[in-house]
Amino acid sequence: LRCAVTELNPNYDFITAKYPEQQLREIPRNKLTLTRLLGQGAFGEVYEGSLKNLCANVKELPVAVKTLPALSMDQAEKDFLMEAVIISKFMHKNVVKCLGVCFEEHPRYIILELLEGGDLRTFLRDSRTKGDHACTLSMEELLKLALDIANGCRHLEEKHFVHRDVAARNCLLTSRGPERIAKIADFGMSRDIYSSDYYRKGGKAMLPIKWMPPEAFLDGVFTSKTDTWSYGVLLWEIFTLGYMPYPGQTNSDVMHFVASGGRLDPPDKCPARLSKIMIMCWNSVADIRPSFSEIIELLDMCLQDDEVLNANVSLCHYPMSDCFKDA
Ligand SMILES: C[C@@H](Oc1cc(-c2cccc(S(C)(=O)=O)c2)cnc1N)c1cc(F)ccc1N1NC=CN1
Repeated sequence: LRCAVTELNPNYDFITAKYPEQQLREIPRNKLTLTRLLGQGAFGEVYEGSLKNLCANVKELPVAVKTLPALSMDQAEKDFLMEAVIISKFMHKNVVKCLGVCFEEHPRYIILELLEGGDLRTFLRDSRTKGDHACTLSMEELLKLALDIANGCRHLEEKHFVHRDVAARNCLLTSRGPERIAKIADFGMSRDIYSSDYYRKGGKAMLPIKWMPPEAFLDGVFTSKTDTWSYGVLLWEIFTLGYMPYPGQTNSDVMHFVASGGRLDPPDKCPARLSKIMIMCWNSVADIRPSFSEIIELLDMCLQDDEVLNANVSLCHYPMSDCFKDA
């Protein structure tokens, strides 16, 4: 079953492709210092840390370290390693970099570049000003975030890699200031398809239903057009400043709603040119959804359009209480 599952998956040849991308680099553990806990990942804790003289001209490098608990099962070890292999295959400014691994002893570590702006969804929610529904970010800044992620997704699409979980929670920012760059930074869902117990992990409860197109949650079909659909939901997240999609609806409600043609409402006062992109991403026919190259062209047009740049995206088409409800 395992070989069948992996061979059936479109990402399979991506991983086995024999092109001379950077291989995994074993980092000596004594070069690494963990400083503080950042949060809980899918496997184990994630720490902020620093790496001593990784290379000549960099003395101390701030890093994020994903850890795998020492008592993990073999399959978890393989899955954990797989994520490092996947991330290491990409070299793009909008995809998080893997600096190396510590795999020779327990606990296993994956060492990632530290993106000090934290995750995109938290940033969007923090950028709301209390009460007056205004927002500290300009339309131009929001569009630039959207373009960063679209560029990262185009890189994955060019490599025929399906991410399967494009969402604001899986994107990180280099900083919270105006120079910020957004990157795709979590490959947990695409990693799990290599696990022989993918069906266990794929239980409906685990699937990001609100970011998935009908053919994915109904038939398990995943292509780059799956990522296009999810990207449309990410656009909606950006321009609602981090609302939970389909507020107040459960995953099961959403599956029925979307399968029968229902769609997210574009954000209030969202310029037509922008909401059109979202609607195109949510076409029920996967082939008609735009590629990431097309999405980038459409977003570039938005950046040239004063009607879009001068719009102020109203925050409040749902009672504020809903926007934090992770139903
Ligand atoms: C694995 C982890 O990676 C990172 C997190 C943070 C990071 C995450 C949160 C806050 C800060 S910060 C602003 O305190 O430096 C930095 C910074 N850089 C990373 N490379 C991550 C990647 C994602 F795509 C989404 C969430 C997380 N996590 N995992 C556990 C917590 N976040």
